[in-house]
Amino acid sequence: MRLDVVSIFPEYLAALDLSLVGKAAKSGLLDVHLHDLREWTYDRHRTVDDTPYGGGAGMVMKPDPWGEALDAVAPAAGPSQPRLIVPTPAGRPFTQELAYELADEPWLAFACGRYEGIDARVAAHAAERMRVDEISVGDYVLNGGEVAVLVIVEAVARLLPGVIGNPASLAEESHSGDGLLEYPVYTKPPSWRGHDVPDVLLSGNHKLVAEWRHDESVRRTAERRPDLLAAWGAAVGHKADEVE
Ligand SMILES: COc1cccc(COC(=O)c2cn[nH]c2)c1
Repeated sequence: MRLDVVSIFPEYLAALDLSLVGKAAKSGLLDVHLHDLREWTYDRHRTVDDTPYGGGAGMVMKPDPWGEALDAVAPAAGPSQPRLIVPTPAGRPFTQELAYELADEPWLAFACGRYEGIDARVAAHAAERMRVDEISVGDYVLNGGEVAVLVIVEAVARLLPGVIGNPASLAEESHSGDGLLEYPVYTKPPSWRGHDVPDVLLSGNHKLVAEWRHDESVRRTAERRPDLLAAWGAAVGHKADEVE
């Protein structure tokens, strides 16, 4: 997979060279290219923002530098186009399902917005030749899209074959299988500072362990994410309907 990231702080993305993503990059599974948006400005101050039409506080990122940056990263006449991801609080939610979808893409480009955002015409114009997704990584506001890109890239890269050591561990984690949160996990020692590992996990009875883990997943999901429990209940309910 090729990844291009355009930002006014490309050094922020240096973290992509570390750990999992770094390993994937070295092994050729990921081909990461970082670009400084200011490369496509020509005034003395390398200006990338201006005041918003319609008034209001803050600044908006100018369309021109972005248009030229995207032309350079993904030439219109090129043999193929990337899928453009724009992290923004106004985006649709990033989910594990969307991570799997993005993991199948051969080429992703990320536009890191700052200030109050990017002139809306940039995404509209890009959509004339590439798929554009405005994506939110959570209901809060960051100063820029760079941190969101790190989140999205890590969630996607670890799904690429060969990136993560044990693919089996992908199956059991939260948000990846039955729609419930993951059960609590334990390791040695069996008793630690007065806290003991639940006996069932030391029993060697795989059926009891599986039941305990499922019950813990349901309990945790009910406690922390009733929204997910409702969705899971409906899905399980439908399955029961199918059985009848
Ligand atoms: C493109 O326009 C903007 C405007 C403002 C901030 C940002 C950075 O992204 C976020 O803040 C974010 C992403 N998911 N959740 C929060 C982008």
